[in-house]
Amino acid sequence: MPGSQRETVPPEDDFRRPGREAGRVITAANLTKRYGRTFAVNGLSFTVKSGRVTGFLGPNGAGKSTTMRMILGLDRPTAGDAHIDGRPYREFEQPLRKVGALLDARSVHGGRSARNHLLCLAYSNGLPASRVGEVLEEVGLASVADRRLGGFSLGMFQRLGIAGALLGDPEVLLFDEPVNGLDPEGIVWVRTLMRRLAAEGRTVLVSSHLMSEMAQTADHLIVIGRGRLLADAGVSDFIRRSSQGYVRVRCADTALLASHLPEGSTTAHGDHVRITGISARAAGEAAAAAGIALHELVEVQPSLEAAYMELTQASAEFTTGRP
Ligand SMILES: Nc1ncnc2c1ncn2[C@@H]1O[C@H](COP(=O)(O)OP(=O)(O)OP(=O)(O)O)[C@@H](O)[C@H]1O
Repeated sequence: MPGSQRETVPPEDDFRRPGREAGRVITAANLTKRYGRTFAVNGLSFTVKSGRVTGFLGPNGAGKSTTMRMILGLDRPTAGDAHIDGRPYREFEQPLRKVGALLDARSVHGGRSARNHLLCLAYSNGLPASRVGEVLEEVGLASVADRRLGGFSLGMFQRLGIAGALLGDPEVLLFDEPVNGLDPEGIVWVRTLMRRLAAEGRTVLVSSHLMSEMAQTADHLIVIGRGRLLADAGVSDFIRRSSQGYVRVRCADTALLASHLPEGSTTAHGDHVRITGISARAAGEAAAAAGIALHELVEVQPSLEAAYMELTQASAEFTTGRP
């Protein structure tokens, strides 16, 4: 992946349960949610596979949270359905053991402590109280575990929400904007955590507006706009398909080179030319056939952000009209 360096985090054995199978998925089939005349989600179909981080992207109001809420049985679809391992969420007796989710991190009882909040979740899902201490430690909240949640910052709420998602050691995890409000250390921590969860074979669906972060975290992307599917592709494929890529060439006579390339494929940019529509290999061979010595020949991939902006421009509902 361009410009990214992934930490290789060894899976922790105590998180692994025997019999965890590959290929467990979240499926959405023609998923639709209408509020009055607005389609929040409109005929959305996709699958989320295990063993990789799937980024869930889309402009404000695209329908990401609504989709996640329907997967978690919190909103009833107007049409279509969402399943986890072939079953609707509400059919799981102890759902936290199967699916962990961070949705709205602040929607917790402010009078409770972090420990009590997690203990309530643990009891209601038949989980051992010992898990509470473990997840508090894991998300870095052990030192404030007995403080009232009313005084927590947004980043602390996010960590608590992630602790709740991890509590049941679930195979499937959904995170709605988990890095919102986190400090740089927290952002790196979330990235490492997501990568580790996927490496352990879990199914991880994470929404975010931070493209640079997604480029480093996700393997696969589902992009939606105005409730509809815009892309379902691997991150590198998604970037490669963007028309924002080009080949950068330097040579002594750029006008001469342009005359040997397809019309309209070159544009001058100071001391170099940009070639679009043909590969670096084809450009190099055309130059060689014409006897032109190249000083530089580089295939420039766009950033995930540029590819995303290109795809979603037409479906952004709330925009200033400026890039
Ligand atoms: N309870 C509701 N009642 C009416 N409209 C709703 C409701 N929930 C969501 N919507 C509308 O559905 C659309 C999708 O909203 P949703 O929150 O799912 O988008 P999102 O992609 O998560 O956006 P953001 O990135 O801003 O969080 C929006 O137009 C929103 O106003």
